[in-house]
Amino acid sequence: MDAKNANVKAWPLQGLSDHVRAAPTPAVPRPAREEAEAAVRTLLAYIGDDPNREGLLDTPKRVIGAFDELYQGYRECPAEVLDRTFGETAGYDDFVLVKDISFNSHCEHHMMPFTGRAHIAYMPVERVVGLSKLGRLVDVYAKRLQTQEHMTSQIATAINEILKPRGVAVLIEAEHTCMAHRGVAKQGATTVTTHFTGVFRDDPKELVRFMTMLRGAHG
Ligand SMILES: Nc1nc2c(ncn2[C@@H]2O[C@H](COP(=O)(O)OP(=O)(O)OP(=O)(O)O)[C@@H](O)[C@H]2O)c(=O)[nH]1
Ligand SMILES: [Zn+2]
Repeated sequence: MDAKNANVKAWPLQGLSDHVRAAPTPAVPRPAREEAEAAVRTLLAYIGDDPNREGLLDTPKRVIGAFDELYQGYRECPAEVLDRTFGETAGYDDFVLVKDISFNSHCEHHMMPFTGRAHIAYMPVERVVGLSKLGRLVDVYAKRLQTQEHMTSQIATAINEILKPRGVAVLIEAEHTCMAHRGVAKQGATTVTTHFTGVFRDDPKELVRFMTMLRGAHG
């Protein structure tokens, strides 16, 4: 694609959902890093270990450093991720499918990891987005506390509102460690969630084509 034909800012801010338009506004003031590290020391004592033993002295600092990475999505804006589109598609008039986008997220109930793959298709109208941006969009939402259902619909809504395609299909399959490593302890159970808009919701033929490309002979 021709970089000269790239369009910066495909999206007017009006009419976008709050979660698409901007990074979330913190509902409570963000504690200082030292406070967060002190909270980790409290948890270490709670589980029955000694926060002052040598092996754990730097652990609070490491845990908060890891949190900064794992929850980076609270400081990122979905609209900005999708703000560059390309118009030179040489008459391409079918859907674009990116399969097997791996992600790691954390469930909002237990703060335990759930990991899996997102599959995203959209039917472009004139302009397409860089393929890597779909992976970046998945990460913006994955790197927050989530439910799989919420993340699925947020990804589809962001693509729908910004690119205004003829349809979006998002299918996510994931394993939840809170269900595999504790509680009911069912390892290998996979949860599948979907969100369809436009032609994927209204035209059964397009839905079948999407599922066939995902699972069928071309998969
Ligand atoms: N719908 C949905 N549920 C989730 C997700 N991640 C975790 N959960 C579930 O959230 C539920 C929380 O249930 P609670 O009864 O409040 O918590 P709990 O006592 O820890 O539940 P158990 O996991 O059954 O021990 C559990 O059933 C989890 O499996 C998700 O992404 N979507
Ligand atoms: Zn959970």
